[in-house]
Amino acid sequence: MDQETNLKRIRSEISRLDQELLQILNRRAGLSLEVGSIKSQSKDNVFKPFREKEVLNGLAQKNPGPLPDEHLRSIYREILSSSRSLQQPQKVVYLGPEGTFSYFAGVEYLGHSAKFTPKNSLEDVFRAVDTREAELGIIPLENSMQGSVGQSLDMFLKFEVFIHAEVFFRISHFLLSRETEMGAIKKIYSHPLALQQCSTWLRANLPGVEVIPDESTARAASRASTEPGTAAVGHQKLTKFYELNVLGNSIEDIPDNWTRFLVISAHPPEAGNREKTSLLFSVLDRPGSLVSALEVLSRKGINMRKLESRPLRAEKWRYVFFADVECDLTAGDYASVLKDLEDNCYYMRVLGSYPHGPQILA
Ligand SMILES: C=C(O[C@@H]1C=C(C(=O)O)C=C[C@H]1O)C(=O)O
Repeated sequence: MDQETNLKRIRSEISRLDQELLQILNRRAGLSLEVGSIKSQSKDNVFKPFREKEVLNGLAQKNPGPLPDEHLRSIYREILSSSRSLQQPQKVVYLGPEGTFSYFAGVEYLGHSAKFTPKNSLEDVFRAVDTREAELGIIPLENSMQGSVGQSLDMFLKFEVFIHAEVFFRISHFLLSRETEMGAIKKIYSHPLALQQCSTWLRANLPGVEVIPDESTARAASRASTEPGTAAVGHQKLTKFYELNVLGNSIEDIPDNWTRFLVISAHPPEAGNREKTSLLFSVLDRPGSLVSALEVLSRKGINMRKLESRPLRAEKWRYVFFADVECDLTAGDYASVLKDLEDNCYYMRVLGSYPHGPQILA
């Protein structure tokens, strides 16, 4: 068989498989709609990250290749995104404008079928979720280099929203500009955290160039697209939004730079065999009270992954702790632990239990 005939045969086989895939995808969508109508009768949550993880891991375990696991997962994230949106349109709010790291983390994790709507502040993101203007919100919680985003923690005190999922998103910065040469750059704009994360590279490669903090990486890119002689630091994909050139690749000082984002909703997630739980608590004002609260957890062999203290803003010089533990504290088996914690605390609130989140490199 000559090459051309062979190619024709392969392409017609691909087209036949595409038709099969189309039928199968529609059968899957039909079943998902059935699940959706059962959920709407029982007012159940549409987004089930634990079930989605089960679906993804089940497929990855049986994947014979040559399709790489990462491709399989990203294809499936879109199938799951469509499935959720068919059950109920999914409005997702994030700290905008379009093109921030929150935006890209949200789109990569929740897929393109959700309707992403930017908000001007983290407070507006929490408010839109709390008032049910949006089904879901995506918020940055902490960065592997710079620690917690204090404002996100504070907003959990102000709004009674719940954590449904976490996702770890690789943060890699690019120097973006309308200019084609570094020599033409007189000013650099970006979010202060992005500028800090790239400070060594910027000092070495653009010494003496004015560095100007901006509200977000996306806004900085928009400025750089209109002001000659300027550059922005941000996500590589901003080149497509604002027709910018890349003048520096992966310019972050520590290459293994990750941000942990949370998916929040106004409804509590269901209990079960989730791997993590986040909680807020404030201890009594007496010696040993923090130790007693922590002992409740350690007696049960519960591993704590994070403990952060924040000012309880309504009452000066009092503090609240934000903790992550490695178990499902909302599961029935832990009812006595929750009760003991409550007894040892001045205030205690479970923010949600959820599966260990995926790491996304995009
Ligand atoms: C179909 C469901 O709803 C959503 C979509 C899923 C899917 O398409 O596999 C899985 C979990 C949910 O986020 C379900 O709950 O089973």
